[in-house]
Amino acid sequence: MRRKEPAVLLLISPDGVEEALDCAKAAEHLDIVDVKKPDEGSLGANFPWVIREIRDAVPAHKPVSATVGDVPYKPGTVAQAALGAAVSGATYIKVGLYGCTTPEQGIDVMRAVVRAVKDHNPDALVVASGYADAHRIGCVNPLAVPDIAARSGADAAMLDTAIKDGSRLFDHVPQDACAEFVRLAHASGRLAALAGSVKAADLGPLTRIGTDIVGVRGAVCEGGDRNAGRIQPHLVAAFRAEMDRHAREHAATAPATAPTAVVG
Ligand SMILES: O=C[C@H](O)COP(=O)(O)O
Repeated sequence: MRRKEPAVLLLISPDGVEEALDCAKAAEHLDIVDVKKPDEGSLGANFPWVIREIRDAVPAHKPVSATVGDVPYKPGTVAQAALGAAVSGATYIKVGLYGCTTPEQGIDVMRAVVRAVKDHNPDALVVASGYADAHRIGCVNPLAVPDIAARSGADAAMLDTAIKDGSRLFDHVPQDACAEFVRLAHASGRLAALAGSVKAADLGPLTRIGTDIVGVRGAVCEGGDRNAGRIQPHLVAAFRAEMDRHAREHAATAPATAPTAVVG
């Protein structure tokens, strides 16, 4: 494991090999390439061969993440899918607990995923993802996700938005609630990852509350359009520069107690 400075990691989500190549051009500005298939949902799963191609396309020292989908409450099905992502070369495995309506269901799913993934690769990081706009889709409360991650043995708790209609993370989970999410994740030794139409303007608060990983797509796509726009290397660089600026400002004013983010 090697320490990354600054502590906030930037996760970028290309929708396929072509965009992953654009991420590779901006590799020095990002930390994790996150393979997903946005037309299958917010955390839509891509094909195993796409994960493999993207793994081959980005520099070997950059971790590749893969989303397993906006999953149903079917622990066996999801565990097998998660193993597929791990076998295909992803070392961050993200699961969207879309069909889980209670924390117990989320724990069932994530325990199965953790076992399937870690049996294959003990160093892989498993990410339990809830949805900031859970109230719109009827899934588990966002603030329950850190506990689901802790009790299942997952490595990180994440929030994204389920419905990509322009509403943003903080529209659904206000900053103080996101701060509580981060606090809960850290209290059990998990990483805290936040996403959901995050814009550069959100980076100040995200840095201040101690977010370990910021996930974006729309903000680094042409025209800010996560569907019609393509990921632009210069927008990735500009976003990273803004992250670094906030990290420096925060480091200059805050006591040095923030948890250390690590990347495998
Ligand atoms: O995991 C990160 C997501 O892909 C975020 O996408 P978005 O910034 O377009 O909401």
